[in-house]
Amino acid sequence: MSTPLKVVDISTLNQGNAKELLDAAVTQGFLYIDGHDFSSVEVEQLFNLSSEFFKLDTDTKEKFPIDSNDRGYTAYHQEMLDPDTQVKGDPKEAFNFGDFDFHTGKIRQSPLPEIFEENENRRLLESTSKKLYDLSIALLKLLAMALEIDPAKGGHDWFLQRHLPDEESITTLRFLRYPSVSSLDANEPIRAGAHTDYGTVTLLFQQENQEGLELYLKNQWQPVPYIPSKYPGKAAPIIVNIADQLSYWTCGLLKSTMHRVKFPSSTVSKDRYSIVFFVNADNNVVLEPIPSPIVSQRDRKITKLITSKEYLDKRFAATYVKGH
Ligand SMILES: O=C(O)CCC(=O)C(=O)O
Ligand SMILES: [Fe+2]
Repeated sequence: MSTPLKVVDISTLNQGNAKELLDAAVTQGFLYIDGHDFSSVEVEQLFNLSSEFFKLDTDTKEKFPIDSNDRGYTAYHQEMLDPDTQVKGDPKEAFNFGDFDFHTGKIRQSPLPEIFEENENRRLLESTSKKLYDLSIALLKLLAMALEIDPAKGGHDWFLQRHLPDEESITTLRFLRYPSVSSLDANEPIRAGAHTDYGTVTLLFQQENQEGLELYLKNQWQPVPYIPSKYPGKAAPIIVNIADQLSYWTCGLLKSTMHRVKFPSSTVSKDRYSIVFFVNADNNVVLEPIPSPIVSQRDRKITKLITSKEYLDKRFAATYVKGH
């Protein structure tokens, strides 16, 4: 299957894949990561857990409404990712986990729906969260290498210092379900409106035969196909995208690319599930220019310094239809 995106193998971390990652981040803002640490069995278990949760009745799910830290359940039509053109919220539902201690992956958010409290499920959620955090830090380290961040200011650990394992942040693990078009209104082909993500980077699992993610590249919408890993037993390459904070931090060098979800015609009669990890800088981190010679050459400068949380609050206020 042809794909507009590069696959970067991160089974070892070196200058070579650091450059490849930066190149993809600058040109497309999206890429696939292979050579990660997730087995296909593990990711299948996660999707099974997600579908078991969404089968629960609405009253049970609505006992955990999304809060001001972006944690909890979002009902159909509650989030509107493209408020400029949408008249109704996205036809999807979601559950967000947050308030992690990434030393272990422990989820401090409480209460959680009972299904997520069951030992085996909690273990799976926490090991997944820890691995996704570690993966995001590895990616940010590669970017720091390629951006040649000043060693006196933090060097390869510059991003780690702003995404500490137990600092307050809005980093979120999200289960998403987009119901099939036949079970909803066929006049709603767009399942998630066009938007850019708000944080640093986003990591996404999508399943075979449940594609639907599209990117706006070269003035047209391009589907992101499912591709298998080249490593036996491993989950498909994880889709990674650059989000707004990282674009802001690099004075626009890294692209926070517009994307949306629209079912291809072959899959409209099936529900689609995706699992997303939104990485955000710690709440009080100021979005100042990265101390990189590559960034300081940019014409575009940052004119207003804001914190990570201030930026996120602004975006949430614009996109949640009710509550939050
Ligand atoms: O479900 C997907 O494939 C993408 C979801 C997404 O872009 C988002 O929630 O920000
Ligand atoms: Fe997104």
